[in-house]
Amino acid sequence: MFLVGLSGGIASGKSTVVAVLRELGCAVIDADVIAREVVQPHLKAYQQIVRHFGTDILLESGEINREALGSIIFSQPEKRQLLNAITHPEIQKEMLKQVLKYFVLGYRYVILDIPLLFETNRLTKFMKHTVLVYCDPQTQLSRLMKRNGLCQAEAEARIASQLPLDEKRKLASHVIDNSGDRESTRRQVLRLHARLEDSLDFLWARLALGAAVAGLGGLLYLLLQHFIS
Ligand SMILES: CC(C)(COP(=O)(O)OP(=O)(O)OC[C@H]1O[C@@H](n2cnc3c(N)ncnc32)[C@H](O)[C@@H]1O)[C@@H](O)C(=O)NCCC(=O)NCCS
Ligand SMILES: Nc1ncnc2c1ncn2[C@@H]1O[C@H](COP(=O)(O)OP(=O)(O)OP(=O)(O)O)[C@@H](O)[C@H]1O
Repeated sequence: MFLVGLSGGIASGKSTVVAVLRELGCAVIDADVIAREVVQPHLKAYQQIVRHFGTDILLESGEINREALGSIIFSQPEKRQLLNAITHPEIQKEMLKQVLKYFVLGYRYVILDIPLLFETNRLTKFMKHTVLVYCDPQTQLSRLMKRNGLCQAEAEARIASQLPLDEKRKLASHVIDNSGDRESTRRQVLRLHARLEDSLDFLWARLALGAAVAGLGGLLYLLLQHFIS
């Protein structure tokens, strides 16, 4: 089995690309979804967040007010680091569990959608391929402002909290440009999918080669025995 790391910038189109990959039957693990699960009330990360950020970031239901926490961490780098230090170990543990699940289910590869893949670059070494969902800066800004109802300054602060997409694209082994319309993106995803399907899984290839060599050796031995006796 091999891992494919998929990343991008905030609102660059990761979910849009992932939706097509899922439609094609791919196994995808979404770090943003897991990030929501690990901060459910009474879990370890939740308690640590409340201890460090106070009860002002809670909704009446007791759940985390994501909008309030977002306004804090996207404008204060040290608070962002603190939240990352609390949540990332929990997110990574859960991702590993899900990778194992897909391995047991027999998937040949799993796609990990990790927004901060290139920022926390120690994760990239586990990936056979890395895919960047790119879009040009102006498109990213306007899509983010529209989707989240943010003013320009707020949206720029969120974008600035991540490595620029132009830097990330140099680090990725495959780039999907989502600056155009959805149909253009879909065509690029279909090409990526074909490439992944063709991609050789070196572990299985080595095992198959080993089995073939052992089989041939055995056959040669039997033939030699037959002709000698
Ligand atoms: C700050 C929070 C509460 C805002 O929640 P909200 O529902 O508004 O946004 P959501 O979780 O859907 O994230 C949207 C996007 O914001 C960006 N983003 C989220 N967290 C971070 C971060 N710590 N640093 C930089 N960018 C981030 C990512 O591009 C992500 O795809 C939430 O994002 C969070 O808990 N972040 C910390 C965990 C984390 O790093 N998540 C990213 C995936 S590992
Ligand atoms: N090709 C496109 N054309 C027009 N709108 C698009 C296109 N791709 C994505 N969008 C819109 O842009 C916004 C961001 O896209 P999407 O949610 O896929 O990004 P994302 O990278 O998953 O975002 P985040 O990391 O912030 O959760 C959404 O409102 C989506 O509908």
